[in-house]
Formats: sequence, structure tokens, C-alpha cells
Amino acid sequence: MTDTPLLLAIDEGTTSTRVVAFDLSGCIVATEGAPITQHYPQPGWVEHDAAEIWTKTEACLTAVAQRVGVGRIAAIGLTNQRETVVFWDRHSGEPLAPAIVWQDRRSADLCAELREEGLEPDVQAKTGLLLDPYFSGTKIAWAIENWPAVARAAKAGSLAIGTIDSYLLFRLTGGKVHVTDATNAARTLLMDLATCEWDEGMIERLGVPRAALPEIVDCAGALGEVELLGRRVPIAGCAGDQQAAAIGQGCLTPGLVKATYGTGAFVLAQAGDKPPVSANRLLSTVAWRLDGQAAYALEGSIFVAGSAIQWLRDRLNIIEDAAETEGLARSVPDNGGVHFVPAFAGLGAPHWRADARGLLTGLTGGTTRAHIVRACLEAMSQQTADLFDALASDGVAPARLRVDGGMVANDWVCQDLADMLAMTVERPKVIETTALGAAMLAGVGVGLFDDLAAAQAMWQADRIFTPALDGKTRRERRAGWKKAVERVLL
Ligand SMILES: Nc1ncnc2c1ncn2[C@@H]1O[C@H](COP(=O)(O)OP(=O)(O)O)[C@@H](O)[C@H]1O
Ligand SMILES: O=P(O)(O)OC[C@H](O)CO
Repeated sequence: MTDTPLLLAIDEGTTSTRVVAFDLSGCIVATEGAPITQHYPQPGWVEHDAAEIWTKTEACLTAVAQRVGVGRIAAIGLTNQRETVVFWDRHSGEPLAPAIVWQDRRSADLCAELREEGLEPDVQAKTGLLLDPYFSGTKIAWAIENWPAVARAAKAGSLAIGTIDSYLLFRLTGGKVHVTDATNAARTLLMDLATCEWDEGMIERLGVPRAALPEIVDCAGALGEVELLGRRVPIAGCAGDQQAAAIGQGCLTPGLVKATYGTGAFVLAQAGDKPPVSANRLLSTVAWRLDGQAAYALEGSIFVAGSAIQWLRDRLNIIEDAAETEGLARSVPDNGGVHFVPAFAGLGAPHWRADARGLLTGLTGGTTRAHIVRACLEAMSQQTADLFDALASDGVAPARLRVDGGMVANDWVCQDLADMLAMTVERPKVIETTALGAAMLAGVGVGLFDDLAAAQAMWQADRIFTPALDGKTRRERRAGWKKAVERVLL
């Protein structure tokens, strides 16, 4: 083994935590992962145990460090499921309550109340977000109101609140830092998008204890140090997973677009150095902040992507593993008239209907599991096409799309995306682009790369999918999907 430097990424996703070691050409040298338990205490509620997330992250980190040799690790980058919020004791680091996951809808009533008060236009102008339970702010308000342990700690001044990045940075540094990076802070409903500072008005309106919030910092630089196998290793990069994926995909200049298909699916279009404004209910968000200077993006959020495949596997039991979906989709010439709108957690962009629920339409006596599986995969490209229509209305018309995330291992999905978007789709060699982006940020943070553009030396292309579907079939399929969505929105 040579002693060339490595960059480690901690990628704490919704369903698993992973640690990936990259060399400076972007090849994966070692990886370790562990699943995260999903808790569904009530319909519409989703919780994680932050202590489990920390324990598993620490174990994966140690295992990879042992394997590659801790001395080779130049820096660590962290990336995470966003919006999910943790409440912990700032002395012990122990969670005081379950973490409320981004998919959780428990604050839907509060969001509706705030909308009725006419707050949404102001909220959108200030934070770039909408009044949907997806974002952390109303989850925090709910926790203070409903969990006595959290309210007590807030009164006693011992409460720390943060998204997963903030919690993991706290634990990794032995409680030395309570920070969050600007991309994660941008998802809380509490940050002023233009200044990247906490917005006192939103904090007050939602009754968030100001002292419990972390400091907002850059995405690269000296974020802290972790004691790993007897050595101190710098943590030099941090970003929410979708922003990290956009960096890992080289979406560095306005108009470049990526889509990541994990548990959910998220389309980000780089928008330059001013917060963009969407007339189509897309989100305006921070793409990264370096040296105090923010770059921005437009985002479309799809709440259910890979989790629909997991549902086919674990609840309907019509597949044994996710990879099986590819063969099944190919085994039928079309969807047989079946459409599947996987609105399990409401519909995200551009509809933003927290109350929407899933729908399977067009079933006949001839429908087979292959049709249902195919309709489930088709929902990915259809939901993406809805977002591209919204982007086009906002003046963003990309020539190609870069895709990543667990689902794009599926060639059929990638080809269907190219067909439905009528656009070239590029898949990189490393589909763990989220982790790659975090490693790139860490490389910039310790000066191994001058900037994010130089860090793109770590990106390598794998395969290009070109559109092959005729316009008539595409239009018919779009019309069939839109009809199904209309029924969901009734
Ligand atoms: N070959 C495949 N075809 C379709 N879906 C897949 C395939 N492989 C994995 N998936 C789905 O991808 C998801 C995992 O992607 P990943 O990026 O690891 O998610 P996350 O980061 O949200 O935890 C799972 O929901 C799984 O069902
Ligand atoms: O776990 P993922 O990769 O689907 O990402 C979750 C998102 O960050 C939620 O906003």
C-alpha cells in the first residue's frame, strides 16, 4: 500500500450511514456502512435514534480508518440527510428525544395555521422555502410544545438543537463545537437566505430557543478535529447531502443540474451568487458557502423515490431486492395502463401538498407485478419531468442532466429518465456522488485543492444515456401520469 493521501467522507443518509475513503483521483479505496433503524410511531411520523446514528457512524469511521491506515487520512468531509432535527443535552451529548426525520408530517397543522395567517410569501422571500412540515423549523416548534424533556432543557439552558451535521460534528469533536454549515442551516426555515444568518423574526414566530441553535459556518475549512485511533484528524468539509451531490457532480456554474435518487429524489440547479426566486414553487437554497461567500441553487424535492422500491419489497413483498426491479420493468412492453403516484409522505415540489397520499390507478385483471414495478420506476422519471417543467418556467433549460444515488445503478431508470426528459443523462463512475462532494469539500478545506473546480479531478464519467423515445409516446405517457396526479390532488 502506498502512502498517498486519502479523503474520507461520512455520508449519513436517511436509511444508512456510510464512510467512504477516496484517493485524490476519486476512486473508492474503502467503504463501510450500517443501516439506520426507521421508527414510524404513528401514520405520517418518522423518527430516528440520534444515539444509534452516532454509534454507527463512529464504528464505520473507525473501521475504515483501521483498514486504510489513519496516517493516510488527510481530512474528513461530512454530509447528511437534511432537515432531520436532533435535540440533545449540550453537556452529555445524549439525545433528549427522538430525531424528527425530514419525511415526518407531524407539524402539518402548524404549517397550515401559518399559511392561513398569510405568512408564506414572507417566509419564501426570507428563507427561500415554503410552509411545509418537511423543513426543521416547525418540527422544532412541535418538539418544544410536546416533549417536556426538550422544553425543560430549553429553560435550563442545557438544550442543543441541530440538524444531523450539527449533532455529528458535536459528537466527533467531543462536544467542542456546536456549528452547522450554511447549506444545512438553509433548510431549517430559520435562516435568512441572503445573509446566511439566523433570522430573529422566524425564530421568534416559531418559539425556537435562540441559545440552543448552532453557529452557522462555511462548508470548508477548519470545522473541528476528531480523535481517531490515537491521531487528530481534521474535519474540513460539510454540506447537506443534496448540495454535496451537486458539488460532486460538478454543478458549479449557473444552469448545470443534477438529480440524486436515494430515499427521496432531489434536483438541484446551480443559480449563481444571488438567491434565485421561483415562480413555480421550487425552493431557493444555498449551494455552498466558502470564505463567507454563498452560492445558490434552485431545488425540486421529491419525497419518495427509493423508498417506493423498499415499499414494494418490504410491505407488498412483490420483489426480493431492489435490483430485481430492472428485469421486471424490462419484461413488459409498457406499464399496461398502470400509474403509480408514490405520495406516501405528501407531494413535494411543485405541488407541496402535505395531505396528499399515494395512488395506484389503471389496474385490470391483466395487471401483473411487473406492471406495478414498472409504474413505480416510471414515477421517478415522471416526477423529475414535472420538476423540469417547473424549472423551464423559471427560465432554467439545461442541455443535460447528471444523475446519482442508489437508484441509478438501475440502467432502465437512467434510460427512462433520458426518454421522458428528452435529454442526455450522464451517470458518473462513482454514484456515491454525495460522499464524493463531501470529500471534495474536505480537500478544499485542507488546501489539497485550490477550489471546487480543481476538486473536479475526482469526477469520472461512466455512461451516457441518450433519449430514444418518440415524441408521441412521451406525450401520451406524460398525459397519463398527469391525470393520475390530478386525482391525488383532488
Ligand atoms: N438497482 C436498483 N433499482 C432501483 N432502486 C434501487 C436499486 N438499488 C438501490 N435502490 C434504491 O436506492 C435507495 C438507496 O439509495 P441511497 O442513495 O443509498 O439512499 P439514501 O442515501 O437515501 O439512504 C434504496 O431506497 C433502494 O431501494
Ligand atoms: O437520504 P437521502 O439521500 O434521500 O436525502 C435526504 C434529503 O437530504 C432530505 O432533504
